[in-house]
Amino acid sequence: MSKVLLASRNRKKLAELQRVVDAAGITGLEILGLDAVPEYPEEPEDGATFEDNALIKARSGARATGLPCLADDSGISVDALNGMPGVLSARWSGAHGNDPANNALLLAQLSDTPDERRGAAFVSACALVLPDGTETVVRGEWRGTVLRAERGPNGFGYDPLFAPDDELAAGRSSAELTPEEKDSLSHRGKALAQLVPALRELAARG
Ligand SMILES: O=P(O)(O)OP(=O)(O)OP(=O)(O)OC[C@H]1O[C@@H](n2cnc3c(O)ncnc32)[C@H](O)[C@@H]1O
Ligand SMILES: [Mg+2]
Repeated sequence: MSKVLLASRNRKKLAELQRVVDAAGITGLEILGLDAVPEYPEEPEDGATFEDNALIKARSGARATGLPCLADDSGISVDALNGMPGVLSARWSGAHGNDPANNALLLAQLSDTPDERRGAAFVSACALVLPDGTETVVRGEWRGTVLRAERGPNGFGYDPLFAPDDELAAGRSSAELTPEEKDSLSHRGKALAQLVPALRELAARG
């Protein structure tokens, strides 16, 4: 059984990666989260771009564990905020990972932004770093609009505020989509789909 480390503490990302690997029919690949490997000093995510941060996390995980390491850096880039929160999405309200506070702040910042100017994109950059030093970085983007109130129980982070442009979403927020629907449309689903051949090869190595 081959192992790959997902250098993330975000359990929802781990679940999404597992679903993508399962949907691709990849067997023989065990995905480990950070909780499954000995603790190591994590580098600050101080890169300027999603790609920079994904590489910081993946290189750090590969170096610390000797495992093939995948990392995702992602966020929401709002047109009316010149692309912010962007790489600051996780700590937009100041505290890391406080989704209700992050969402409330974003709603307040867009309170007088008209419907036609509430465009946004979810962005995911995923980096795969192998023990031989090979590095692959891919990016997925997902266009939609920021709603005026949170809707839906699924997903995480800004999902309740994001209404994808895709017809399949039919006006629902990404938190109202089923997990499988989200995977078929999302920034992370698009990024990870580009890494499926490399993950399949890792699994085949046994
Ligand atoms: O860095 P790791 O450990 O992977 O986990 P994290 O939660 O800190 O993740 P990021 O640094 O990539 O920050 C991503 C933020 O962007 C938001 N985000 C990313 N992908 C999302 C998605 O699919 N749906 C909703 N919000 C998302 C979410 O609020 C996260 O806090
Ligand atoms: Mg993070």
